[in-house]
Amino acid sequence: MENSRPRIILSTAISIDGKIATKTNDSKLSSKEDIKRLHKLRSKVDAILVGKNTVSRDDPILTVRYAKGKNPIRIILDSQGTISKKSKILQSCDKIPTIIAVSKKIPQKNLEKLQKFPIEIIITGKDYVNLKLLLKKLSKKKIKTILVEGGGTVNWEFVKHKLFDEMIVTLSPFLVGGEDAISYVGGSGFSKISNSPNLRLKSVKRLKNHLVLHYEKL
Ligand SMILES: NC(=O)C1=CN([C@@H]2O[C@H](COP(=O)(O)OP(=O)(O)OC[C@H]3O[C@@H](n4cnc5c(N)ncnc54)[C@H](OP(=O)(O)O)[C@@H]3O)[C@@H](O)[C@H]2O)C=CC1
Ligand SMILES: Nc1nc(O)c(N)c(N[C@@H]2O[C@H](COP(=O)(O)O)[C@@H](O)[C@H]2O)n1
Repeated sequence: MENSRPRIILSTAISIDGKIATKTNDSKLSSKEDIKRLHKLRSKVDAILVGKNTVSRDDPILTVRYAKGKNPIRIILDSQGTISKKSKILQSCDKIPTIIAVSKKIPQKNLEKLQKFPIEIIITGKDYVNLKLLLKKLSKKKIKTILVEGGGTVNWEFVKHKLFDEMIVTLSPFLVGGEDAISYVGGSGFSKISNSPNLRLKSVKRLKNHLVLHYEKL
């Protein structure tokens, strides 16, 4: 398995209390310096992957703008193909290579909507994108490194299946609170600490009041 999937780096900014967005979806946790660091990292990977809620809530473009270098391929996990035609991702897909990963349960009208755009559509999984199969297919396309930029549900799927190699977390000096705020790792969670992937702290970088923690999975 190790060689049949790309190298995966999980990357997120979190508040001190482990949230990645407030209950009303404000997710601006990184500083300017941290965003520059992120864009430098983006320029070094083959692809960036996010979930469909991140696209609908943040309307990201996922490009390299605050560093020099190439734009990675964008990969969106969207089982039902619900991504908006007006999203920045679809509006810019003629310029930036884009893959939408959907499941076999995608409604025909959504598939037809996506087929009108110059994107690649990858179909895996019965009613939910099958991550392991998707990664295998991406590997065959010579995608060697993927930066996973959330959100919490997507992070959980990679953590649950231990499908990652590195994790970069920016600890931002904010307290968000609230049960409805999105946590760094969502899903159903582990029952025991011993189920957690084992991590080794490789480095800590201070960017004024922000700490960039870099872990590798053992
Ligand atoms: N601070 C930060 O660094 C960041 C913050 N965020 C914030 O996170 C929030 C969004 O997080 P969240 O709501 O958890 O949603 P996600 O962005 O993680 O998207 C989750 C959705 O992706 C789809 N999906 C399809 N296949 C898979 C799969 N195999 N594994 C996981 N997901 C899959 C599912 O919808 P379906 O079944 O319909 O396909 C699922 O509900 C936003 O508020 C955003 O602002 C996001 C990124 C970074
Ligand atoms: N590293 C990081 N810090 C934050 O504070 C963030 N909110 C995010 N969010 C991720 O970056 C995407 C936005 O990218 P663009 O500016 O549109 O290129 C957003 O959708 C999240 O994936 N990341």
